Amino acid sequence: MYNIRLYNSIAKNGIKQFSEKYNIVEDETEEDAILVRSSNLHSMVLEDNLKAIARAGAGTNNIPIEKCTEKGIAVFNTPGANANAVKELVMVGLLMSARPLYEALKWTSTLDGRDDIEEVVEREKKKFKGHELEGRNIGVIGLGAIGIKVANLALEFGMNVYGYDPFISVDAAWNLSRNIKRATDINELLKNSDYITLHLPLNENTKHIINNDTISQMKDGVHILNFARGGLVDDDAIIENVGGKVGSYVTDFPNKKLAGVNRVYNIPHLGASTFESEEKCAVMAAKELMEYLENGNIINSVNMPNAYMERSGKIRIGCFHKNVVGMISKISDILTKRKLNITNLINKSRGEYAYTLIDLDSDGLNGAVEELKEIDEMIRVQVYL
Ligand SMILES: NC(=O)c1ccc[n+]([C@@H]2O[C@H](COP(=O)([O-])OP(=O)(O)OC[C@H]3O[C@@H](n4cnc5c(N)ncnc54)[C@H](O)[C@@H]3O)[C@@H](O)[C@H]2O)c1
Ligand SMILES: O=C(O)[C@H](O)COP(=O)(O)O
Repeated sequence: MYNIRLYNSIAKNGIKQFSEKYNIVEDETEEDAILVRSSNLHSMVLEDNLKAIARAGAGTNNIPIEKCTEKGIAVFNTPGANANAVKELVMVGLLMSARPLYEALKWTSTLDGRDDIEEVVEREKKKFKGHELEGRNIGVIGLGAIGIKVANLALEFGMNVYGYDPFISVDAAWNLSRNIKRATDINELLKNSDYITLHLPLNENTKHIINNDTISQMKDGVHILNFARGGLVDDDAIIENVGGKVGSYVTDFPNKKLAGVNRVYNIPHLGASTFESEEKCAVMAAKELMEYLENGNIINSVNMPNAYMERSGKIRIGCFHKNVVGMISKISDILTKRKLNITNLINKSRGEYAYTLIDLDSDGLNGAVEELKEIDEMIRVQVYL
């Protein structure tokens, strides 16, 4: 039996994926794995029994990744599963900054109960004139699952699209329309864009990527959209510039400083909040956890190398270790000494770490696991029956 602890409410269809071998709990328990959305896990104690954390979503900055890696805890996310939901809301944000929809709706609601609404509307609508998106320039920072969809859709609006992503993946590049202009440095994008939309992760290199300095390079009246993470933007710089240099700031990450600021549109983190996206994320996360807990296969991990091998033999061992010379021979010496025949093996690395998955044609392990754990560079050994 495996214990899965849920943080946040997780879509029912995701939970339904777990077979009868799983016990799903919401309270503290001896959990084998955690399924989480945006709850902050940075202060949690990582117990020895914890083997995996799956983020039903994209951003993993709420998870202590480095500490997990040091303990051999696999962290997963669900790449692309909520990208369509976010893309659609970004389009709302874009239209909200081009046309004063928010102000207009607020004003219209004040007319409640009046008999002359039709006349007042026709007389006063000139206060809410906006711009068209066609022909305007948009800069997309981060061309991953979401950025690509936003960039491609902006082309459909007739916009000129600039994209910036120094780490763009080959897959992403294939999916990007060739009508998107690739900015080779961020300044090129900043100085040309009427709209700037952020779709990159928050980390120590990207924190406050939008600040007083970068804003000073932007066009007057630029509209900034942030559906990625609050920390990417220096809120003080926004407050200083909004209504002047910055036409508006649409953010999915409200906070005390930004609440109530004119021309700051605060959306309560709704990017991924659609029935469809919550379900896709939860189902994908549940499958990743089951594949890892039952077979040691790693799919969509953000801290371990991806590794997948069909089951063969009778027993499987998964070894997470430092990526150093001689590990495979140390592992195989221990198995050979006990005459344990390897039927299949894969070894995958990711930076300083590596993962070796071994299938054995044997009924027992004769103390091999204990000895494997004693190898200095070994971080975790897991047996799959
Ligand atoms: N508002 C929401 O509800 C919501 C939903 C999903 C994701 N997000 C946020 O959006 C981010 C992007 O999501 P995604 O699914 O597209 O992720 P992704 O991993 O598919 O794409 C991120 C892209 O950012 C690029 N990147 C990294 N550092 C960069 C830098 N310094 N400059 C430019 N590009 C850089 C990467 O190369 C990658 O292509 C997530 O990290 C998450 O924080 C928010
Ligand atoms: O990174 C993400 O996937 C989004 O921020 C969505 O977060 P949520 O699952 O808490 O809505």
